[in-house]
Amino acid sequence: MLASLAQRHLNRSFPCLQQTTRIMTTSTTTKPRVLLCRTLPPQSLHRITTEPSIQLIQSTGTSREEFLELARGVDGILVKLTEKVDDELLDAAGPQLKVISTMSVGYDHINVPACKARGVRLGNTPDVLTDATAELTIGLLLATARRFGEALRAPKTGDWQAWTPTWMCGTQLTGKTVGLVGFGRIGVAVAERLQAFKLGKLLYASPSEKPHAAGRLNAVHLPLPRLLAESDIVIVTCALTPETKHLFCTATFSQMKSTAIFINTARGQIVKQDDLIHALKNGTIAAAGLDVTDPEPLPSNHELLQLDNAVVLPHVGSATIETREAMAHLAIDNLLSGLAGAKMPAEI
Ligand SMILES: O=C(O)C(=O)CO
Repeated sequence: MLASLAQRHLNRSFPCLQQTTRIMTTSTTTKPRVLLCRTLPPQSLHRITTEPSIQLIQSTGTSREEFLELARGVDGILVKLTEKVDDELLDAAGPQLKVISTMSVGYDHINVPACKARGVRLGNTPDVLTDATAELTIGLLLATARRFGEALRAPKTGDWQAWTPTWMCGTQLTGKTVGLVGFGRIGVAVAERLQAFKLGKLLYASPSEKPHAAGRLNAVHLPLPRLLAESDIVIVTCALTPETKHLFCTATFSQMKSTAIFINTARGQIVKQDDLIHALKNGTIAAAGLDVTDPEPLPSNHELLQLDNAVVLPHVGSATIETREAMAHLAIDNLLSGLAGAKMPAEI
């Protein structure tokens, strides 16, 4: 009854929500109200829509205006990395807001100090996406080094030539020096998988040394300029922070080998994209494999997508059904624990 009243109120004051919003509840106002940003994978969606302890509001549109309107008066919000959590959203929600849970390990879309200042608890989803992202990173590295983009196109466009000694030749990983920028969970998981490729050297740059993982993986800590100068392959796995924003720009690309391959599966804004395009066009570096861009989605006529030496994926690092379910379940666990005032499994 209350739910239908609330839905009627929303429909009256915000008619465009009629098609895109569902309030899912069976009972009273004493239950905390939770805003779910759009959808979740099937099992976790079933779990949250049947969770008896909450009153669920689900947005299915992508408009910010709608999201702000739906956030009004809620106690918890489950977001994705696509929703900016800033003062505007926190103001729209109001002072009763207790918890924001993001279905992502990265939280550069969240203004953490603003949430802390209002006593809003935050959860994210580390660990559960490490393997999927590391696997994708290796796949993207191979796709870039062995020119999968061009090779996949050739049979379809009639450009498949008779076998010749040099056609469609790429670069082999054997004996190469790989430099990892960022040596956290995902960087280490990538390094573990790289052990299979008979590399020459494994280098890493990170704010602090990680002697345990580095010792196990035979990885050497170097300052970034030396890592860039020595690496045949540079792989970015660090978080986007004020320190890493636009870390890769003309100055850094020009410290790399002209044969270098650059891989980024972290965040698009770690790279000054125009500088990367310039570096790929003028031969400052050889090729790039990107699972992340700035912006996302990248417009389909974007210059980066015209370059043969750029392999661009649409941010699919964690995109396996197992991992997406695990991320969503962890995000729900964080949300429910935060609402209950209990310890959250992964609190930022
Ligand atoms: O969880 C994250 O931060 C992601 O980028 C998902 O792929």
